[in-house]
Amino acid sequence: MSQAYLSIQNIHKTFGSFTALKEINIDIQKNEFICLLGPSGCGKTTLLRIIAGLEKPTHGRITVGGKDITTLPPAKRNFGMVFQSYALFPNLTAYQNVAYGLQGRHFSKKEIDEKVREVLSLVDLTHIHDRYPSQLSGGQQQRIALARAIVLSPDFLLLDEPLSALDAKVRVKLREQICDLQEKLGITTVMVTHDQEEALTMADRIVVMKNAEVMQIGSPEQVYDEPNSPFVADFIGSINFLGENQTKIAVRPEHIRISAPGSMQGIPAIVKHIEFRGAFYRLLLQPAGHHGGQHDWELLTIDVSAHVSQHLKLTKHAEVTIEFPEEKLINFSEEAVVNL
Ligand SMILES: Nc1ncnc2c1ncn2[C@@H]1O[C@H](COP(=O)(O)OP(=O)(O)OP(=O)(O)O)[C@@H](O)[C@H]1O
Repeated sequence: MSQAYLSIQNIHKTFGSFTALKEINIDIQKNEFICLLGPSGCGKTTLLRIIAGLEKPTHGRITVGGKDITTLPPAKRNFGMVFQSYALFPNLTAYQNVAYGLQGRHFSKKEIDEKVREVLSLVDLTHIHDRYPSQLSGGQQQRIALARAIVLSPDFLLLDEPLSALDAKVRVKLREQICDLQEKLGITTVMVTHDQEEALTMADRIVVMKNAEVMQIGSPEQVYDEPNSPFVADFIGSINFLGENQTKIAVRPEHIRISAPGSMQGIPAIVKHIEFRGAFYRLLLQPAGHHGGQHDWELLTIDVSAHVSQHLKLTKHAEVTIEFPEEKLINFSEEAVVNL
């Protein structure tokens, strides 16, 4: 890999006796879209604020393009930022909100006008440029916030849960728009989210955090298919842990094979619960009678397509046979299990 563009080196942060970040190291490439993902309180926002210069690390270094910015105030770091709560000026129009940051920066009126029109067109909002924030939907306000963040052509973009205040449909649409924009501008981006679906669909690489530490860094496929710990497996997507009193082997619900009772050399099970999920059915299965071996489990979650469900006539109490494909089993090291 080439030298990192945005480099987070041994960043440590304590608030009194509380440790919010423990020796964080992340190398981010130019034009990369990184998501910081983890449960509430794991330190994501603190890390983003340290990158922005809004919070000082207890120790550690941040460099951008090889230049140490650790002690630079926010105004001297060339970044754009978008928050969950739009943070637009209510008394300024959409156009004026975007133009605000350009004023007093030695741009001519004409240059300001050109830049504002350009970014408003990038976020597809030229037609509502003269509206005030209260006259805009949540999604539109967030697109204005995005336009405002990119109008100064920043070196990098920081997004703090930018989609969490929006309703589901708007969120999905804006996800795509943010990704398109990020790709078009080729801007290095760090986004904080606690939403695994958001991270999986948007990020080039995901940084999974837990209790002030980085647990795993990898592409969405890597963290989903090859989680390095039971925590990551469980936090991203659904997972079944197999084995009594231990969690060393796991399998995703969509990877378990299901067929009619007695139809193959598998494990007999009974459908305890069936849930329609639109594109698929989610089943909860219980083993039928005792079966020994390493694949002990009490209840198993399996996802099956509507087609398979209809074919097997799956209903509550139905008998089925299941198999765990060897190549789809996830094995964790002893060390990873201890760290759960
Ligand atoms: N200024 C502060 N003083 C004391 N503790 C703080 C301060 N800022 C953050 N913390 C603590 O540090 C921990 C990490 O907070 P942070 O906001 O980074 O978490 P997060 O992962 O972004 O969580 P969330 O998703 O809930 O926003 C939390 O336990 C929080 O209470």
